[in-house]
Amino acid sequence: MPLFLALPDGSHVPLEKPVVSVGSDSACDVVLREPGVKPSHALLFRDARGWTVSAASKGCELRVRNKRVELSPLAPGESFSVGRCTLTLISSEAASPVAGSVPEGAPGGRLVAVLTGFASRLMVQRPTVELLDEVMRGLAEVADADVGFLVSAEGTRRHVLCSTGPVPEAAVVDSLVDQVVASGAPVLVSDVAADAALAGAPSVVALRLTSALVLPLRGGTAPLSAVYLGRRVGRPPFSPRELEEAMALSSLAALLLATSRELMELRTRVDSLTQRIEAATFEGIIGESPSMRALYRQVERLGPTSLHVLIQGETGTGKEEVAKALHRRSGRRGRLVAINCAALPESLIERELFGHVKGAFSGAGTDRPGLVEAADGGTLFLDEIGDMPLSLQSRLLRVVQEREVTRLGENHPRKVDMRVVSATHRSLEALVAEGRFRGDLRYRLDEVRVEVPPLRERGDDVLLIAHHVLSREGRRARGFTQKATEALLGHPFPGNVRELVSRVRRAAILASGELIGPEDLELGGDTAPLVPLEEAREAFVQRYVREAIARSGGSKKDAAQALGIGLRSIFRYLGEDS
Ligand SMILES: Nc1ncnc2c1ncn2[C@@H]1O[C@H](COP(=O)(O)OP(=O)(O)OP(=O)(O)O)[C@@H](O)[C@H]1O
Repeated sequence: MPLFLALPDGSHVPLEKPVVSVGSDSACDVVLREPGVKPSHALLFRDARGWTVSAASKGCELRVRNKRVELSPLAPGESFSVGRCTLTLISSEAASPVAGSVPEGAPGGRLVAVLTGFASRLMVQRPTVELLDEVMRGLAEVADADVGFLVSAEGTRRHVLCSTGPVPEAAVVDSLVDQVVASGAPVLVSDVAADAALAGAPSVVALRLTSALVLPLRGGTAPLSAVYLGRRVGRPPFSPRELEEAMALSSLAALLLATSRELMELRTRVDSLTQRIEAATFEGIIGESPSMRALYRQVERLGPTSLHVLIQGETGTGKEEVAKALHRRSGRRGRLVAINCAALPESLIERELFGHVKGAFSGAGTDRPGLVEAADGGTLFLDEIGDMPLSLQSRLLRVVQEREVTRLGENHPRKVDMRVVSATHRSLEALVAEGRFRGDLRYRLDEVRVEVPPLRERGDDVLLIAHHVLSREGRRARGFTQKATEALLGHPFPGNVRELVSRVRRAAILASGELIGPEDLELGGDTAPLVPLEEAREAFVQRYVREAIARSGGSKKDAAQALGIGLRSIFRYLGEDS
């Protein structure tokens, strides 16, 4: 909301600049030619906490709430007096500014040039110490100072962080610096000779200054450090205008420093995550949860054996990645050859898998080996094995059992040495029970089983995978907000890793900021509505009973026994009549 300063003559001055000077001198922003008002009497300045009024020097009488003060915060509606004039801070949007009361706020060409160069230098990622040096030099440049240094004001010890030249110790342990650190307000000493108290300040003496400008450089709301700028004999004193420009620059610098610090922290977090991801990667699979570590151990153990492996897991959990890992760990010289049984029509699967000779069917112009032969010496990966057409299963059984394949249109078998790894998100036992899968083939393919856990059971692995995808795909975005992290950890991911990868990929490409939020991931607002507990419990029980039946090879009786309930209860839970 725009704020104004209401003057004794009833006019309103808009507070558009970070520092507004009040005094009888015509160089001031608010000129009050009244008895008791000194040439430079008070300064109004804005920082992260709002507006503050400060006496320009010790002899300037300033009153707030009828008490004499040197410095006081001002809320909208509050007044202060300089000499006999009372001025009020007002937030009325109806206040009509008096044109020309405040000199045009547009900074001069020099300030614009310095600001632009300064901002672009600061935006380059560098250690904070180097950025502080840039800030101090930029301020000295904009104020055209002979001397400039930055004093750390954190804790009680003061020390120079950077400077334009040598700084005597006396200038650091200084009353002006203390005053700025304690008040958070800038101090302008336009003419040392005119103020005996200031003329004796250790810094002024040690640096042989005629004019000094000390500004707070804030990080967040606490004063972080003080910027000391000075001019020597022969130079004009600092003006309120230069104070104003330096304050504008220091506010910008504080903002850039805070951003730079956040980025450095983010980079440190990303570096440590990158190291964690490296340590948590097994054959390209990312995860350090106990269930994934157990899976890696199993792959390591089974890899070199000749056992046929069935990989079971929900869709998108990474079954194909596990198949690749098993092949890499097998030490087999041949290739990994994959076929997705759900993606092809029956006739094509047959030709692809077993191959054919010339003339075996219309369009078979040449002899062609199938994928089984291509996998000789390697691994045949049968993805979505549950969708293998029943009519082809006996042919596949012969391949697995006899280790030989006969091309379509041929009648002499060829020997093959391959290991079969199959994957499914369905229960082969249930398919066998339903008569849609051969029991003997299932036993052959399922010599050992590897279960890939759903993503929602892998804890922080979600974050490791998300960061990995972001570092691979991210353009501007480098991390996730706290809310996005929580949303990722709370989302059930029915599509598992595939869903996570695609959400992060999309967000990484489309996000405009440094950090990805829950809305970029399309998480948060679109989760399923909560249902009453009783309803959720019933849905869970029904799902669990169905799973138990599937795992008992389709036998409701066995499932009832395993669950410790009667057969009637099974029917009741399923909502069927017994
Ligand atoms: N642990 C992991 N770390 C990193 N990326 C992974 C991980 N697991 C899976 N992915 C990636 O997720 C995607 C899906 O994985 P994959 O295709 O192996 O799943 P699937 O279980 O075989 O899926 P489907 O059931 O649909 O066949 C792929 O892009 C894969 O690279």
